[in-house]
Amino acid sequence: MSGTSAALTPPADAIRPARHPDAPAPGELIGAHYEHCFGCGGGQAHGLHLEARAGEGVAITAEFTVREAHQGAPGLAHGGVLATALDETLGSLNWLLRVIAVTGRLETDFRRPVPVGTVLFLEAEVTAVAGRKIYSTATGRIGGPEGPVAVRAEALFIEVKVDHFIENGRPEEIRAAMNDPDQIRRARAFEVNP
Ligand SMILES: CCCCCCCC/C=C\CCCCCCCC(=O)SCCNC(=O)CCNC(=O)[C@H](O)C(C)(C)COP(=O)(O)OP(=O)(O)OC[C@H]1O[C@@H](n2cnc3c(N)ncnc32)[C@H](O)[C@@H]1OP(=O)(O)O
Repeated sequence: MSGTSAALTPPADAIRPARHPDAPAPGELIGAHYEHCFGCGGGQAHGLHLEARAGEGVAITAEFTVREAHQGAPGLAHGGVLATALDETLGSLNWLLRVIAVTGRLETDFRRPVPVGTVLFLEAEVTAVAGRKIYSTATGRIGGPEGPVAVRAEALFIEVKVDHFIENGRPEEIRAAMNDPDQIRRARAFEVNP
């Protein structure tokens, strides 16, 4: 059983998403947006270490290997971790639009259990944009990129300014991020929209 709430249906005046001219080329590996991100950062021992690649249009592919630290039931991935993998893949779409956006709503269908050791093959794409609202969808398949769908999600991301993080993040981490030239470069990569 699945369905989509009204909040995830784009309004009539929504437009098709536009790939930014400076978006990473199709096939290009997209680095972490933050070293300590639980979804993509290399600095989180038990994080997902999700690796995303730019696709065609406003689409992304990603892979995530379920490890022992990600269990819910014995030998199976925790649903929240799978939702994180979907959320992170959807969040990576920011790089193609070159805007910063955060998850407002994430609806997830869990179709098949995902054992530890499984590689989850993820795909996500932006389907519509209405002002600051970005509508997107994602799937996670097992057994291969064409394998059966184990999880899928529909999401609404909301565009924010970098101030969203500066004003709301814990000061220690914000200070460290602002003193890290590499982090500033990554944050700027999103702020080139005219
Ligand atoms: C030097 C420092 C460097 C920092 C560098 C950082 C670089 C970072 C780069 C990239 C980051 C990417 C990170 C990806 C990570 C994966 C994604 C996540 O997990 S993100 C975390 C989870 N999400 C949140 O924590 C959001 C918490 N929520 C909020 O902060 C607010 O609610 C926010 C910003 C989402 C919206 O608040 P408003 O005050 O700005 O705007 P309003 O007016 O409320 O909403 C705008 C429109 O959106 C609709 N909307 C908002 N939330 C909705 C919802 N949940 N469902 C339906 N509609 C919603 C509203 O109805 C409104 O629509 P109408 O314009 O009136 O048509």
